[in-house]
Amino acid sequence: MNGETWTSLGSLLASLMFIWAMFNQHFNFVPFFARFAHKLFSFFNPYIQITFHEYSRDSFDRGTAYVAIHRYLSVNSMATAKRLKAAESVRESETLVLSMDDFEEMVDEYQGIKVWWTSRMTMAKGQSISLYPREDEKRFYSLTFHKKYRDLIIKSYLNHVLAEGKAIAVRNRRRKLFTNSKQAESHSGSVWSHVIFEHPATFETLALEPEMKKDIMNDLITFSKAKDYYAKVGKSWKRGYLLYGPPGTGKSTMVAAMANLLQYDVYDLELTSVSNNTELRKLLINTSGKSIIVIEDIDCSLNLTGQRKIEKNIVESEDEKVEFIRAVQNGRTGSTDGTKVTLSGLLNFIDGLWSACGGERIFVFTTNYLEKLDPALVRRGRMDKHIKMSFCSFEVFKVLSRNYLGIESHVLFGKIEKLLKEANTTPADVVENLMPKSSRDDGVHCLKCLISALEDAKVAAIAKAEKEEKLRVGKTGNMKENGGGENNVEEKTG
Ligand SMILES: Nc1ncnc2c1ncn2[C@@H]1O[C@H](COP(=O)(O)OP(=O)(O)OP(=O)(O)O)[C@@H](O)[C@H]1O
Ligand SMILES: [Mg+2]
Repeated sequence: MNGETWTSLGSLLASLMFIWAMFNQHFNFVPFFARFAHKLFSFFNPYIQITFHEYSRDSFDRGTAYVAIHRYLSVNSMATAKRLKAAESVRESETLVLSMDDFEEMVDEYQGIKVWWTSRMTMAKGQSISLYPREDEKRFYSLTFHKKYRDLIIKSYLNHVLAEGKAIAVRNRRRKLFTNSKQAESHSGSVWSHVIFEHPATFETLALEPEMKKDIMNDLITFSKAKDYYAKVGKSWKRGYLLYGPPGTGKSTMVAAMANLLQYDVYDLELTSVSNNTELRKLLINTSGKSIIVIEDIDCSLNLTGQRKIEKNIVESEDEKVEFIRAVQNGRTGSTDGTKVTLSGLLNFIDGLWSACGGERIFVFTTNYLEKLDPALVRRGRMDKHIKMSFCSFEVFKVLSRNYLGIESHVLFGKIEKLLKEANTTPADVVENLMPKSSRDDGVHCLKCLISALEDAKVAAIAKAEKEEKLRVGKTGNMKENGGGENNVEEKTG
């Protein structure tokens, strides 16, 4: 006899005694018999029952435990339950979501131990029967298990169910792309506004050197599983990536691929619309865990060239003096006035005390000019991993050809390999040529278009190199005539 049967039998006997007492008009004995029956069966019943209600008495929100259990049981009951409930999914990709029907039972096994879950519902007495779900329907799940497993179930199994339920929620949720806009704040009062994040880029479609791709993916996955490690070493659970390289080399695409790999939300932080450090902090504490906070083109968002010195009013060279005066005019000096976002504000944003709230965050900065950034901003520990996105190599081209044309090898590949070495071409340029311009363009036609574009790029690159060489020779000639060093020329021409 299983746990559920025991419990049902106890309730049945208590009810019978209650009816019997009513018929016998022994009203004074009614509570006594009911209590007695309950006690009797509790004594002999070796099973324990725990109930999880959808709503608690003092809350209008669905209980988080109930919701997690609901998800866990929906996934696990699909193979075994005889009666399932179907509901339409909020996600467009799936049409129906199945879950355990009311009063259905499911047997679960944990470390070789059997437990019984039942989906139940109670209704307020004296109401008419309705076909539609009513507000007074109270749903709950009950879990029944043998009392000798009490410790294991309470300390381990329930945590397992809740963690699994949360993990299912993370897998199924529609991820969001947030942005900070003043307009959204004035409308909704929220500092971030969002849309559903549906970027199709993945590491599968991202064209990178194979070793580099493997390394980045391993790094991300290791990070996402390292909660205990970060707690042990006393570090907040976050990681910084700096993606740098010429335009069109796939920096933004990589951010999307990262988010899709880890199933994180993306917060696209537009620094130029943040008025001061306080606002920056407010934005940070309003981000959730499991997210990527990205600041694109960080060099354009703030002038971070040696800004720390400017903030501290340390001016060493003439160039810095000019920059300092400009900064004063733009109100970028003095981190104490709190009127502008400053470098120290940004550093605090990345690794100050507040950044530890919520956990599991990745910061990504992208830039076309690494050398423009203040070393403090990009030092290891803050930006843990520096990733250089380069011009298109032959390996990268092969991935693009496979993705866009379905061609893995071709006689034209040899020519393309040679040309790619001779001209600096970005993956974005290659992609542009690999995309068919009309329905009549086949893969080979696209490869030929690419070859012709690469030949043009090569001619342009040679012409540019010749022009630069002429300029360089001209400068050296001038220097010799003036009898000065290179610095002199720089000062004069500058
Ligand atoms: N490595 C790559 N793999 C696949 N596609 C790429 C890659 N690099 C660029 N692309 C293609 O080129 C387009 C532009 O790339 P992306 O916006 O990621 O470049 P970026 O480095 O962020 O440029 P910018 O510095 O101008 O912001 C993308 O839409 C994508 O189709
Ligand atoms: Mg970009």
